[in-house]
Amino acid sequence: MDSYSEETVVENVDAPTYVPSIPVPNVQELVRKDPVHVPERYVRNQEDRTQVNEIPHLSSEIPVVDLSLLSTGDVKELNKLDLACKDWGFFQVVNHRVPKEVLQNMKNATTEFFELPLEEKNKYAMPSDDIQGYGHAYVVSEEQTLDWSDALILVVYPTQYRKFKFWPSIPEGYTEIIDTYSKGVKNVGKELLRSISTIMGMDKDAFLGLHNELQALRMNYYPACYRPDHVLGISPHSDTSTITILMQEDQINGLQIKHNGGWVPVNPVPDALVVNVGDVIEILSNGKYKSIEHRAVTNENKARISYASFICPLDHVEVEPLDHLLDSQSPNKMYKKVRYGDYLRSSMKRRMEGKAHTEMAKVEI
Ligand SMILES: O=C(O)CCC(=O)C(=O)O
Ligand SMILES: [Fe+2]
Repeated sequence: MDSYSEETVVENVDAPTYVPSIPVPNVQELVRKDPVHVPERYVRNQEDRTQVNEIPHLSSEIPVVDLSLLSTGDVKELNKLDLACKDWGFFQVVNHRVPKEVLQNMKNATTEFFELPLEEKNKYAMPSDDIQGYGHAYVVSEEQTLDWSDALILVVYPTQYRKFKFWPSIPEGYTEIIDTYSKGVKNVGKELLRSISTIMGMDKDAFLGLHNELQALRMNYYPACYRPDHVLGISPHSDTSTITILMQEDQINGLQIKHNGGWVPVNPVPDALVVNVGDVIEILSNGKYKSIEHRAVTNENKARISYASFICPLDHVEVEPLDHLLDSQSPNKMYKKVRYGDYLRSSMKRRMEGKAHTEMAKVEI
């Protein structure tokens, strides 16, 4: 990988462009007009149906790590993080120091935004040549089964990449609220990457400066669904990020992760943040840490909103397994060197389909 510094200077100040997505109907509007009908385009085939292969009793085993202990280098907590990244690829973080009020402001303002009339939200509509704004991503064919959700997607860091035309000014103060929340998440990401650097046998600052740089926020709105068993809020996928930090609602379940071949719900822990290992860490660690498939299911009576912050390298960064992590158990690199920007764009050209997009980085055997 490239060299690191605390604040990487972004030479190209033009925000990068991303692969566009085919426009599809607004799901919230669809439900508003006809709450008791699920159009054919959203209906999953039998094996992808929600309740197949769910293992809810494992939920309580998903690790919960204490960031304040990690920050002090607590060995027991670092070991817990190591196991969480190896065995689960997911964990919840408590004592993360993002004030409760910051989390709550973000939830309140975003709920208000999604409740605005469609014309108002469409002032921030995702254009045909970008994935930022209000709309849908990862729709690449008219035939694909669609997700039961709408999203607002923004690049928040580096600040030069911000496109404020997509940042809603209603409700009042929303722009500042997103900024404050994202700053808090950025700090959590920094602390976590220090700990992940440590458990990967590197200097604790090895990740910083690089992975601090690009942070994108995706706010997912999953309307209530008359037949939650027939649809998925978000299709199974792994994240292309280094790590993802997700805030979910305290009362409403939706996120499920793949574990032991089944789907385990991530029950909300109040005020905790859910973190998952992304593809970049899977590649760097030569598969020791796993970027786990996950999905979101919907609810019959309640809408749910989730807030995913993707912390990623900048486009020019080259990612490949770290030599010092090759050992007698896995002496060969399972992934080849990829330029992150190419990896990300290639994933965006396909629909979300489990881990299919990671093939691009796999060494052919
Ligand atoms: O809504 C959730 O809990 C999951 C969202 C997610 O996986 C994503 O936005 O990548
Ligand atoms: Fe995800």
